[in-house]
This record gives sequence, C-alpha cells and structure tokens, in this order.
Amino acid sequence: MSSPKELLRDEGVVLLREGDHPYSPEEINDLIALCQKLPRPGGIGQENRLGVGRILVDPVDIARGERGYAPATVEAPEIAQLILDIVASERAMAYWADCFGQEEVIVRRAQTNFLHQGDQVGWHDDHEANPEYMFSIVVGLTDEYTGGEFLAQITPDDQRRFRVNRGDVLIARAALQHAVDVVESGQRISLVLFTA
Ligand SMILES: O=C(O)CCC(=O)C(=O)O
Ligand SMILES: [Fe+2]
Repeated sequence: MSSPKELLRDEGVVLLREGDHPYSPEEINDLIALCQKLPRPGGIGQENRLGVGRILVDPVDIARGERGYAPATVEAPEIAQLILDIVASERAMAYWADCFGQEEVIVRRAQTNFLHQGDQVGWHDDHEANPEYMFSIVVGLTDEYTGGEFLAQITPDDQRRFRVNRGDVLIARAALQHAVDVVESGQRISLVLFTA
C-alpha cells in the first residue's frame, strides 16, 4: 500500500479520510455551518454551473480575466475570516507543508463551491487561474447528493472518479486535469483552497 504522500507524488491526487487530514469532525461541522452562510454568485463560463462563495480572492486570476469577468470579491469578509481561521490554521498549514514536501504552504485563494442538481464544473487545471499554484485542497462538506464525483485525468488513458464525502479531503496537484461530474440530485458543497 502506498502512503498518501506517495500517491500524491505518483498520481497527483489523493483522497484523505477523517484521521488522515488535520480537520476534526467538530471543525468540519463548524466549516459547513459557516460556509452555508456565504452569499453565492455564479461561477465563470457556461461549462461551470455552480454557486461560488468567495473566502479569499487572488489578485491574479488569468482565466477570469481572459473570459472578461470583473475581479472576484469577498462579499462576507467576517464569515470568510472565521472559515480561514479553521481551514488555514497554523496547525493545518504545517500539516499540509509536511504532506506536500514544502517548507511553507500559503493559501492564495479559497472558495466554497455549491452544486445543485444539474450543476457541474468543466474540465480544467488550476494553473489556468494562476501557474504559481502548487496543490488544491478540496474539503467535502456534504453527503446528501448523487453524481458530482471529482474526475481526475491521471494520464491520457487513466481517468479516476472520487466521491468526496462530508469530512473527506481530496488533494490534487494544480497541473492535474480535473472536473466535477453533473450532480444528479441533492446538494454538493465543497471548500477549496488553492495553495502555493
Ligand atoms: O469542488 C470541487 O470538488 C473542485 C472544483 C474545482 O475544480 C475548482 O473549484 O477549481
Ligand atoms: Fe479546479
């Protein structure tokens, strides 16, 4: 069996369950309560049907600029800060630095993705927004949905599907091609950190 670190190095993606990541069940509960309170304007582009609650915006967002969208804004900064205090605590960031083999990990952008029935995220890699991103951290906040799997193109002929449940954390290398499949029913909520 490969360790999570080895899987991340070899395949560019790994799904971590409770106990294998730094967030306690209580922190996950607090995160979902806070994220639910965020205003949620739409995502960019026709292939991205979702609501996005902005928590931390990156002044560099190439994909957004190329598509002619105005810079993103954090609409509820007090709630956003409470979310960051949990998800990007010193302890959590030290954990991710060790996992990623970096001296330090910095959150450059953070958002909550809200996908309802019929919503999806089209194929992309996270370098399209900023080539400085190293890894994306996707925290699952809901169980009550069908469809909505995280799709990862590991190699041209190796595509994987990951179900990111409440309390799971998926890590993906920023250069990895990925998408979120159409949500068939229910609501899929995830908290995503883009790190460098
Ligand atoms: O919500 C997710 O599972 C990841 C969505 C995504 O790829 C992104 O926001 O860049
Ligand atoms: Fe992404």
